[in-house]
Amino acid sequence: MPYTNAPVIEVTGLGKSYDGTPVLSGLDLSLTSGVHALLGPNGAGKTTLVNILTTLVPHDAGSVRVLGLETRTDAARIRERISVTGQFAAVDDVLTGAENLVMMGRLLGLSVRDARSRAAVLLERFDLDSAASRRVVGYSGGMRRRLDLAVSLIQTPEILFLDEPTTGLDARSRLVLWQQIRELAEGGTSVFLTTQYLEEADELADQVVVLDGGRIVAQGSSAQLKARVGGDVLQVRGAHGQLLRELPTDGSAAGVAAAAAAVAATEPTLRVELHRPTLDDAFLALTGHRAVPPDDSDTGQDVNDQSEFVGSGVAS
Ligand SMILES: Nc1ncnc2c1ncn2[C@@H]1O[C@H](COP(=O)(O)OP(=O)(O)OP(=O)(O)O)[C@@H](O)[C@H]1O
Repeated sequence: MPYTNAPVIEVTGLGKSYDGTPVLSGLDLSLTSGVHALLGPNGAGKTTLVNILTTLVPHDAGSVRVLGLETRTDAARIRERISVTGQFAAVDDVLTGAENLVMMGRLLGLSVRDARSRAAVLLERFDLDSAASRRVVGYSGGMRRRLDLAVSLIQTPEILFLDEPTTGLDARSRLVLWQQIRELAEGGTSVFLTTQYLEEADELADQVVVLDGGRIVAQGSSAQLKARVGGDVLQVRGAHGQLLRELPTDGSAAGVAAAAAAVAATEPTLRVELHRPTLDDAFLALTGHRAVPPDDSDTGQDVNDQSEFVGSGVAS
């Protein structure tokens, strides 16, 4: 699919309330092909926006067009051209990984032979070939999520929506998913992903949309968002690494050298470090608070992912 400049997602004046409480207010968004990250803390309205864009939930006000089609009137045609993977894997536990993929292929109209060959390709791509003939009930959380994404790619969608694809995943599954998202994008599929991980938006997205309290508070490339936060900062640290102060610089060699020279003139033994603004800093500057990571991000580990299979219910 060629990239074009026509918007793949176009939202004007979008409003959505639940029980009279506004969840999204006056949202305007125009996105062309590419990888887009919707970044926001818990409860910002990310899932609600994805549900509206994927025609699962109706909106109250404004207009929403996906691939040039109105979500209110063209839901069926939109659904034929997109795929969605939610926060919780929607695969059948009693079937094996391969059976899940073949079943979905058959439901989408592939012959048995084509469904099997597509399943084999996807199992390999998602690093699941060795688990193909095991029941999903014995898969780890990361394996389920990879299978879920594989199922959503039986047919190549024009837009893939991913709602927090890596929340709670172990590092290995996260890297596999990131790699697959990059390859899909290179093949021309647009990706719209929600995330609470600033690193994920930074890694993957051409454009980052920052949502806070149901409103878009910033939009741009991660470099542009970082630039809005200001230049590099020279951190001055004490003997035990503690941060003593921060000196703003313009990031140039001369600017950094001048700031370091000013420290050296009076306190030559202190350490200095150049700190580049991260997306996390950008979030703080744009919203006034830090993005709160998910509870499980302390370890970055899915507890089920200590090993590839959990429990003893693995059958082939
Ligand atoms: N079906 C619903 N009925 C009532 N309130 C809802 C419903 N769905 C979402 N909400 C509320 O809307 C707000 C936004 O929720 P949403 O799930 O869209 O946020 P989010 O950014 O995806 O958060 P998270 O990262 O926790 O998934 C929250 O206050 C939530 O409680």
